[in-house]
Amino acid sequence: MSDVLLDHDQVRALLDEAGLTAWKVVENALERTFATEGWPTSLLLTNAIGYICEAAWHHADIHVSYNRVVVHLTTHSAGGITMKDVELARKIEEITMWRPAEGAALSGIQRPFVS
Ligand SMILES: C[C@H](O)[C@H](O)[C@H]1CNC2=NC(N)=NC(=O)C2=N1
Repeated sequence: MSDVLLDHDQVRALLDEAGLTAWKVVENALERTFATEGWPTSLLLTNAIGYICEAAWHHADIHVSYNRVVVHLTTHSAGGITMKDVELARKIEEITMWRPAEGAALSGIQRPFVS
């Protein structure tokens, strides 16, 4: 069931419902471009996403540049976008965009870092 191909409208509706406004549908994949402060941050982000992918056992295609990281999610075995990609996009967004809440003991990074 989880390898059922989703059409463009279904994917867009799922992304909007999940608040994944930074994610686009391009050809047969979900695409998210992260802006980073520089090469070390690009590599840190890439490894964080890589960890989530391995834990999910569903792997992104990642293009790493000095000031951005572009993530593509597609289900290779199905030849397109499935719920696996939508669920993984949600988890990647949740973890990479997490920052401590206002008033938390943790200050959070006080630099642009990743967006
Ligand atoms: C060999 C293959 O990578 C594995 O069977 C799993 C793991 N990761 C995967 N990742 C993605 N994006 N699509 C797959 O079909 C897939 N299959």
